[in-house]
Amino acid sequence: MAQTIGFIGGGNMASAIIKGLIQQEIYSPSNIFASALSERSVDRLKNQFAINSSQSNEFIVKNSDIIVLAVKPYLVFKIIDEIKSVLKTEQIVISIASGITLKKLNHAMPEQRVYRAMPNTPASVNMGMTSICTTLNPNETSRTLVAQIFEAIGKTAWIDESLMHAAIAVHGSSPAYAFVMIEAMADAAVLEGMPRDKAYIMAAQSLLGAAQMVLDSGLHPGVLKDQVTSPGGNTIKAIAVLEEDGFRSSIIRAMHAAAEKSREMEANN
Ligand SMILES: NC(=O)C1=CN([C@@H]2O[C@H](COP(=O)(O)OP(=O)(O)OC[C@H]3O[C@@H](n4cnc5c(N)ncnc54)[C@H](O)[C@@H]3O)[C@@H](O)[C@H]2O)C=CC1
Ligand SMILES: O=C(O)[C@@H]1CCC=N1
Repeated sequence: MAQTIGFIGGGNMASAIIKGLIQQEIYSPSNIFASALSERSVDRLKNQFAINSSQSNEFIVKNSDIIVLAVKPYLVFKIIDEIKSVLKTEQIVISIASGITLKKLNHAMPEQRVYRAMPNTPASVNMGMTSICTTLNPNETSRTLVAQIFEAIGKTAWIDESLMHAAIAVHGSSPAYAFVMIEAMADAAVLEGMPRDKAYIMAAQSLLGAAQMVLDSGLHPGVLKDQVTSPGGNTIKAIAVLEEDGFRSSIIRAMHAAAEKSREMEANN
């Protein structure tokens, strides 16, 4: 990919994407630009990735064919106002901010080809999941370019924008739920006497393996669960406690809360 890519906001999510793009050799560090608010963050980006980093958003826009808006949602339109005068018509802009609609993005940047994407931090280890939407024509050639960026660092799905709230809940935020689960599983193992360093690896590797089985086998997760739960065995004992404690409904309610927050942000931004 010969183009240059620039991130406005070089925080957690942008860094995860940058790491994935460099690892997969999609962009060389010299073709990646990123801005951050503080001099310290600018230095971190330079030292960590050897990319072109700057406190100037104008510098990023002037040097990038594709621009990724990776600041907190409340800053998105302030940033667009700031860079408007240097944005070129042919530039592609991807917003990864939650709760910022294509309608408002298109209105703020009527000349540019605008995309909305919801990635997640596992992009940093090339296991990301990104949902993408746009109001552009289905034949628009830049679609391929945008998809290629996220395909290089994981899986992608084109979705209708109305499904963005669900996408945020199911894969934007969900790495955090998994991290909490890994922490809790490791604590429980430590309680049983397992050394902590081993407990984290065991918990993480078993979740990773289970997720991989769902993807590779195409089997219903319930079937895979049944294969682990022998009659009268220890797994079914654990499942019974999880059900008693509302494990499933807790996850469903948590994800609904994430989606509701996304709707609220959409209404207020
Ligand atoms: N963290 C995550 O897992 C995900 C985040 N997102 C979205 O990505 C966006 C960024 O989130 P995070 O990376 O988590 O936030 P963050 O707080 O880690 O990063 C924000 C970055 O913006 C920079 N910044 C602040 N004001 C700026 C300005 N005026 N000009 C240039 N840069 C400025 C900060 O220096 C920082 O580097 C949000 O809109 C969020 O909704 C989307 C999917 C997942
Ligand atoms: O919680 C957040 O603000 C972002 C959006 C999706 C994941 N993290």
